[in-house]
Amino acid sequence: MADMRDGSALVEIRDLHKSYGPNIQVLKGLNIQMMPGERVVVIGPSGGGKSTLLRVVMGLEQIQGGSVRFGGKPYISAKGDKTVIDTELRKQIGMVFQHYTLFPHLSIMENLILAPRKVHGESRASARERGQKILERFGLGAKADAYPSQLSGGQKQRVAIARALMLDPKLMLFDEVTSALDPELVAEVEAVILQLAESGMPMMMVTHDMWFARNVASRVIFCAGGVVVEDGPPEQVLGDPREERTREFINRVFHIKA
Ligand SMILES: Nc1ncnc2c1ncn2[C@@H]1O[C@H](COP(=O)(O)OP(=O)(O)OP(=O)(O)O)[C@@H](O)[C@H]1O
Repeated sequence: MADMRDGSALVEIRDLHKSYGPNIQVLKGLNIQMMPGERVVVIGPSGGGKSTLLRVVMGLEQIQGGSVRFGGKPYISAKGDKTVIDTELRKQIGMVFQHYTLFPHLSIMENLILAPRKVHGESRASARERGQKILERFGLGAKADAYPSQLSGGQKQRVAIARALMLDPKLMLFDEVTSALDPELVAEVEAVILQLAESGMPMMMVTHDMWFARNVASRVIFCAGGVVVEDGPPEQVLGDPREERTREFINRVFHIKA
């Protein structure tokens, strides 16, 4: 594993505490350092805070303690009962959710170019050109003028990924992006993510698909009870699928209390 003391982490989460209201303590002093180029898959029991962790990194949540640094700079921190977020750094992170969040009244191309035009003031022509390239890369070149309702779930999720890439993120977050899809549509979305992984895009993702986790991850983090329980390469944390350890692992995930 890379040396964590040289300060070159892409994401550095320190002693992160996150609660919903006074009674639901989800993250209880979580620490993660993610190095540039890493592809981190976060796994763990249901309700253990995996989605919450991604939402915090995306700057969508208030936190009650700790901090997140991004690209070596202070990004999110708890100051008293306030959460301070550097919104410029947040623009460098893209996130795709379980349920596609495309605007139904806009064409695929309009969905893609909206944020670059609003956030970066990019010209329509330049954004359209980049949008078309990304759509083609994801096998959706002919869909630019279609509307989301005309696309399959797998196509919509590929567009959601394309849209996030339009802002040229330095980190991508994927939160169970295939779990709402019919099984036959999962592979096309996973293929797009694998393609991105191969291009060197750093990513942090939550997935319940262990085959995919094994294929995409350079590192697997097992979270339970609001902290990191295990952290290492996929073969270490997930075990060999042919070995007894895998059954042990599955038992552990489903029986550890979140
Ligand atoms: N907005 C919210 N308000 C109150 N409680 C919430 C909220 N979001 C999540 N929680 C609770 O926080 C806990 C962690 O939820 P989270 O979705 O982060 O877990 P998870 O590990 O991603 O679970 P799963 O694998 O089932 O998706 C759960 O008990 C959940 O009910």
